[in-house]
Amino acid sequence: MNFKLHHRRSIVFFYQATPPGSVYNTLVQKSYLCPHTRYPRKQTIMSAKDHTKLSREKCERLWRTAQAVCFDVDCTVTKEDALDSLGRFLGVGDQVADLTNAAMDGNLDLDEALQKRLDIMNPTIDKLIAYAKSNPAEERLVPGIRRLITELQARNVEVFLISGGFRELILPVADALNIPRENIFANRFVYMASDKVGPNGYPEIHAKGFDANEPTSREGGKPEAIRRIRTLNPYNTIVMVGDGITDLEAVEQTGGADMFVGYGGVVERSYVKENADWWITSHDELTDAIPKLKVAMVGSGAWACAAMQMVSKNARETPLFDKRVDMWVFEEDYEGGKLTDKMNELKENPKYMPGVKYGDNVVANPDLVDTVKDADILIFCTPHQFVHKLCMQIQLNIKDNCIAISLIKGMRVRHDGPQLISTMVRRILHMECSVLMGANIATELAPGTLCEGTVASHFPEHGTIFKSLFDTSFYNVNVINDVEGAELAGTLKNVVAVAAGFVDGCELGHNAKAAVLRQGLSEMRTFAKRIFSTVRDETFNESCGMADLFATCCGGRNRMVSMAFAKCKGQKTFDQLESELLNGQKLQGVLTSNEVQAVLKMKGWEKDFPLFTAVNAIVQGMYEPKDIARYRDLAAKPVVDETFVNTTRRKSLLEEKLMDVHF
Ligand SMILES: NC(=O)c1ccc[n+]([C@@H]2O[C@H](COP(=O)([O-])OP(=O)(O)OC[C@H]3O[C@@H](n4cnc5c(N)ncnc54)[C@H](O)[C@@H]3O)[C@@H](O)[C@H]2O)c1
Ligand SMILES: O=P(O)(O)OC[C@H](O)CO
Repeated sequence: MNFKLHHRRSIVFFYQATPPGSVYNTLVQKSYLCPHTRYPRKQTIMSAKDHTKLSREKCERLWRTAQAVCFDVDCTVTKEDALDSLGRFLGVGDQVADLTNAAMDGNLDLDEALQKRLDIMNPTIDKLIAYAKSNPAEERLVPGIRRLITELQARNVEVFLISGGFRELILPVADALNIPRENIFANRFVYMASDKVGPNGYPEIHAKGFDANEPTSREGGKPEAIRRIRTLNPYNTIVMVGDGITDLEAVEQTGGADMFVGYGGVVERSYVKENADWWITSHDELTDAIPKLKVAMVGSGAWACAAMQMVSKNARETPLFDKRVDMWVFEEDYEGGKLTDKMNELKENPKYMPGVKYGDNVVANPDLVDTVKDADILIFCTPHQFVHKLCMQIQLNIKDNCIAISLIKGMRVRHDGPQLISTMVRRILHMECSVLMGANIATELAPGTLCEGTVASHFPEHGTIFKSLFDTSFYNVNVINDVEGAELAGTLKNVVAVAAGFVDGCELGHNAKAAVLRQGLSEMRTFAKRIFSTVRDETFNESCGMADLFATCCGGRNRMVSMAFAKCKGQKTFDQLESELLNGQKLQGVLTSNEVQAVLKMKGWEKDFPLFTAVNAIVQGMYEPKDIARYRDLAAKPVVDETFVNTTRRKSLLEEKLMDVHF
């Protein structure tokens, strides 16, 4: 036989050199096409299992824990059978629809129904393209399906399409629903050139048959596809949703789905309805049965309360989340009562963020364990020195599958180097932890203003969830995957902010400030990349990088307190200034400078980081704040100004400070 076989993506072209009939027959014999081969109805079934209809309670439990959901496409995801609609487009609608119904009701073998419909339609590629263009995927979707699939994907439930229809007609639907193309199991057309020459001068190409190697071309194809999914993924629970008898088959074979949801929103088939584990007529029933994600915040300081404005708004308005948000409060006395009570009365934190209403759906709670125990999402936002102790307290009270995000700028120094707060959460609580960093001065954040943040997540699906939680019209979130880069950028900028405060306090001018920012950014990036080789330069172009550096060096607390320190010429310590100026808020820059310096010393890198080293020498009282102007000399050759040292040297040595700082 003289023919050439070319694979072009999913399309197989046969360029014939012999009469079409004989090529066709040969292909049939070789089983490339199977127009008239009837598989005995049970031939492809690997092993039938008894499937007892599940109770509604069991169904809802399985639905809540499903790791993958497989949808039939025609009349489940889309409003009608694509071959019926194609048949109508080609003027043979009734004949095609009769065959479709016969197959869906179980009265005609699938492969036979497929081939008969193709024989009737005999579509050319041009007609298929014209059909696809005149039937945009968006208009073919059934009500509620987009919301259902979006909600499943947001919860990290993998969505598959398993269809007895054709891949070419399904691809636009998958794309419209953000379902990866590799998650489609469907039939493929086999194309063949005819004798007729088309308008372009080439032989007309027809969809003549289908690839019999696709499991969906025969009975038992849907459970077979699910078995294949299981071999590639360790899913415990897989749910099949569909309208036809071939979908119901998914639960009737070993290795198939664990539950079958029958969908009667387009066509109601009585056999399917009677035997489905769960019968629905609207996808909203499934969406409403997805558990809402419960959010809790650990922390209630300035940034915690400011960021709560976004969180509470999104929890109220996004169906993904439970409306109630819990917030843990480090209890204090406040105006003769308890701060927590006052917060629950005012829906604001009158001590740390007065005047900022964070939302009526937020409940302040002084009991840490009670706050976190039911949470699916934990937000950590306290000064960094308290996180270790807090994590130890809740170690045994975290719900399975809970995920976390840290808004904390800071780190801890261990004997082997720095430990990021996200790493600490991951290690102590055995949960994945993303970060949210950015140019975010808490007191400025409010609806109507412009503010940006960077979510960094190792897992894209977590990034999606956190974007849904924090992104608002007044807080724009960009998601990246460089967690370490983002977190270190947010942490290290606090040291540069201290330098900026010295510059401003000593009135060294804009040129000096710009020089400090430039050198600071360079040292931030170098430090981060030396500690984690995965850190990317681009991260420093995000809000968590140079934007945060700029904001904090212009208007942050670290800059403000360092400026006051420089202005008072050694009359007050940082501790005194912190309590005088910040009303209980915590200064992170001085502590972080000590921590960074401990790492530089440990690694022998002090001379490579002259700005960081100079800032720490000034913080430690070895130099005056004005000496920031000669930071290169300071780092190269330590010179001690005795007068300054005597009046401002802090009581504790660096090493002592670091030992007891992480309570
Ligand atoms: N404030 C900002 O503008 C801002 C912006 C972005 C990021 N951040 C970062 O967010 C994190 C939290 O900062 P913040 O501004 O919300 O807090 P904050 O500086 O207002 O800190 C005060 C909070 O710490 C609590 N606290 C005091 N002692 C405690 C203890 N022993 N244990 C636990 N908690 C205690 C207080 O009750 C209060 O809630 C920090 O890492 C900070 O760098 C702050
Ligand atoms: O006020 P600072 O200096 O703690 O900085 C606040 C934020 O981190 C700025 O993004």
